[in-house]
Formats: sequence, structure tokens, C-alpha cells
Amino acid sequence: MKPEETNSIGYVMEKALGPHFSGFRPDGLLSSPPSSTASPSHRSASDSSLALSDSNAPKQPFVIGVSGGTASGKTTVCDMIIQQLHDHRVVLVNQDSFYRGLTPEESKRVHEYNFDHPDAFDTEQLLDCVQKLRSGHSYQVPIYDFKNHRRSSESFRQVNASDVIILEGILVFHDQHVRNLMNMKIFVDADADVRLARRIRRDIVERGRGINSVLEQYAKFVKPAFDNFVLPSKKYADVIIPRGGENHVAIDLIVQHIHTKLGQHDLCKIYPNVYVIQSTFQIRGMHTLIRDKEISKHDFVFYSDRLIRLVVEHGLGYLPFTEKQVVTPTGSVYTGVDFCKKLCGVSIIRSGESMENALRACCKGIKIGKILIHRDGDNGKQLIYEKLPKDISERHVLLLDPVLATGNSANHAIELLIQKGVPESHIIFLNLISAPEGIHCVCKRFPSLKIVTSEIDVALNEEFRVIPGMGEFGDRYFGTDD
Ligand SMILES: Nc1ncnc2c1ncn2[C@@H]1O[C@H](COP(=O)(O)OP(=O)(O)O)[C@@H](O)[C@H]1O
Ligand SMILES: Nc1ccn([C@@H]2O[C@H](COP(=O)(O)O)[C@@H](O)[C@H]2O)c(=O)n1
Ligand SMILES: [Mg+2]
Repeated sequence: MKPEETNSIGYVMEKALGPHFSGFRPDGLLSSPPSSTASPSHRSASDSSLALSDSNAPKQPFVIGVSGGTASGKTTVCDMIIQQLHDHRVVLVNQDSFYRGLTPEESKRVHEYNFDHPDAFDTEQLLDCVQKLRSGHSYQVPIYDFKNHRRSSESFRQVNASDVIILEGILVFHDQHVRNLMNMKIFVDADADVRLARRIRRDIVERGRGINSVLEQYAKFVKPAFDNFVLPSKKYADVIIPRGGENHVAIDLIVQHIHTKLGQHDLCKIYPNVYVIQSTFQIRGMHTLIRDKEISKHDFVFYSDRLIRLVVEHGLGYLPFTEKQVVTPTGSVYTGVDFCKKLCGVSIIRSGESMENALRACCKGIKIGKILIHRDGDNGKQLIYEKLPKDISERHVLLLDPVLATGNSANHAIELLIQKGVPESHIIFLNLISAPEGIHCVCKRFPSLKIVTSEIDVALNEEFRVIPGMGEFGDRYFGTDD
């Protein structure tokens, strides 16, 4: 066959009708798989290399760090968060529990001891505790006594694994390894005078101190350590709460965010631009049907179409809009929104074409372009054919492919769109199922693109097929599987 023949669109189209790997078999093109062996202490909670792909594995808890100066209201804020998260299991770990007990010598000269310096805490032990809880184990947390500055030698507080771990203390943002275990960092802010007033009252009432000793300790250690260690760690906070426990708006927003994150797949916590449509029994039922190898072709198409329609509708929700007012038949004004007009679809041939009808049904008269990515021989070379709207650079693009497997073909298609002038943030990639490997691959390369999917599967197998997956979508949908 002559080279020009192998390059002809007809030839490639015909080839594309053969077995089609929705993830495009990579032949050495696959970037190294996400590592699952890195030591947890050196991984950040937002590190994309976290091995979070196994949906059957226990969910990782959501770790919240709460820091702030002494008596700023950290404990009060934590209590309020815990109360509002009543439908989740939440545990509170206080950094205070990890104060090193004083030696008899140190106890004699307690007024010279700096309880506000990072060295006053056993940070290694604190790290061990959070790591254990994060990996689903319980932990015997020490009990610290502020009156005699020692840990109890007999008793511990058993803290069990839970959905949310709150780690609270003046210096929880100081150590990088501890910080890296947090999914969310909150800094509780309060005026220094207010804090001092609260501290005096609390230390006298609860910690058996006298006014002079509180003021002396404050001037000698607490204030300098606040300036040197606590305040500089404020920059790591995701949220700063002024007025601590009084700030109900801030606490409501935080609780709402935690609720959203808890309901999400772990990959959505890592990549904020990945959206999984909210699962319902209807959606789960449709997935059950289309994943069943015994289903008839007719039913496969019917239920795939239903799911595709949902994904398309959901994806359209991420397009920009403008405000629009209309007058209703009652003569009233309704303030609504106008759809984004500069829009097109692009299907990745062949299976992406199965999504075109749903897009046409939702967006009247929408232009739909096509991209065909064809593996040329066994050397990893690809041929890319495209037929795209001429003004695509001015449009938001809904990229269509029902299965995101390795992410290689998606990345080629996205690269092509970007070459054509489409801003990365104007691309919404729609699919029915995504493999974690594909999500890592696409999101690392294109962090501002959005992926909308209906389920995230467990992993890819050694043949780069999605597990549990649904087989060759294109073959099953277009009836070319046997
Ligand atoms: N908004 C508030 N108004 C009045 N008192 C408060 C307020 N927030 C906290 N307190 C009191 O101040 C003291 C310190 O608050 P706490 O939450 O324990 O601070 P932290 O844990 O940051 O040291 C406690 O006695 C608490 O009851
Ligand atoms: N034996 C101790 C241990 C600690 N402190 C002080 O406690 C403060 C931290 O607790 P908060 O609830 O206020 O965050 C810290 O500023 C230490 O000075 C103490 O007085 N005695
Ligand atoms: Mg406290």
C-alpha cells in the first residue's frame, strides 16, 4: 500500500472500525503509572500521586488542620464544626496531647520552660498518630495534664478511624510533614487583646494558674512564639476565620465544603476540575445494565443513551452564562440566564460519535466536529485527522468520548484543540466512565480543563482496559463486537 493510501481518511476511517481501544493502546506512550509506594509522610494530601484508585478500598478520611494563636477560639470552632457534621464520624486530635512531659529538673524551673516553642511537642508522635488514623487504624492518644505539665502514665484516649480528622493546635501548620497530611487548613484569627483576656480567665479557672504567672508567661514566651512561629504559619491556611466561634457564616461555609468533599470520589479532592455526576439508584442501575456482558445490543444502546444524556446535561451546566430577563404571561419579570452561544461538540471517533445525538438533542443546531486518532503501526506513531468548525478557537468545546482509559487519545485530542486556539479552560471533556489513570494523565497535563463523568472506575488492567469497565464501548454500541 502506498503511503498516500495509508494516509487517506477513508483508509483510516475503515481501520477505525476495527477493534477500538477507547483509551488508545499506548505502546510505550503511557506515562509511568501513579506511584503507590511513596512513603506517606512525604506525600501531600493534595498530591496527585496518591494511590486512590481502588473504589473498594476504605475511603481516606478528610483531614482538617485548625491553627491560630492561644485562646483564639480554635477549640470552640472545632466543636462547632463537629456539631454540624453530625452525620459523619469525626474525631478531634489536639496538638496539646503531644506535649512532651517535663523532666523533674524542668518541672522545678517550669517558669523558664517555653511551651510555645515547636520543640515542646513530640511532632514525630503526632505525625505517626495522624498517619495511622488516616490509614484507617485507631490510635492511643496521650492524655496531657496542664496542671502538672505531664502526660498520664496509665491512661490514653483511644481515637478510632473516622470520616473526618480534625487536628487542632497553635503549631499544627509549623511542620511541613504534618501540614502535608491536611486536606484543608483553617486559621482562627482573633485580636491579641481579646486572646490575652480569654487566656487569663481560662488559665486561672481551668489550668490552676495565678494572674502574675499567666502574664509573665505570656510576655516571655507566648507572644514572642506567636510572632515567630504561629503568625508565619498563617500563610498556609486555606481559610482564615475572623472572630472565631462567633463567625457562623464562615463555619457554615466550611461545613458545606466538607460535606461536598466527603461525598466526592478521592480524585475529585485532588483535581477540583473533575466532576462526577451525583449518583442515584437510577444511575447505578443504568451502569449495572450497560456493564453486564449479557445485555442485548438494543438495551445497551438504550441505557447508554440515557446515561450519555445525563452527562451531557450536567456538562452543559459548567458553561458560562449571561443574565437574561423575560416577561412571563402573568406580566411578571423572570430573571434567568441565557445559554452560552459560542459552543460546539467534538467527538473522538468512533465511540465519541455515540454521544453526538444527546448533544444535538440538548443544544439545537450545535456544530459537531470530529477527531480521529489512529495508531500507525507499532512504533507509537499516531495519525490525527480532524474536521472541526473553522471558528473553533472562539467556541467552548464539549469533547466527547464515552470512556477515558489511559488518557493518551484524550490528550492528543486536547492538544489538537489547543493548537487550534481553543483555550484549555474552554474545554469540557464528557465521558461515561473514567479510569483513575486517565484522570491523572489528563488533569496533570491540562489542569484547567474540566472532566465530567458519571462514574470513576477502579483501575486499568495490564492490557490498558478499564476495570470493571464495560468492554469496547464502540463495538457494543455500534454492534460490531462479533
Ligand atoms: N467568641 C467567644 N466569645 C467569648 N468567649 C470565647 C469565644 N470563643 C472562645 N471563647 C472562650 O475563650 C477561651 C479560649 O477559647 P478556645 O476555643 O479554648 O481557644 P483555643 O482553643 O484557641 O485556645 C475559652 O474559655 C472559650 O470559652
Ligand atoms: N503545660 C503547659 C502546656 C501548654 N501551655 C500553654 O498552652 C497554650 C496552647 O494551648 P491553647 O489551647 O491556648 O492553644 C500555649 O500557648 C502554652 O503556652 C501551658 O501554659 N502549660
Ligand atoms: Mg484549645
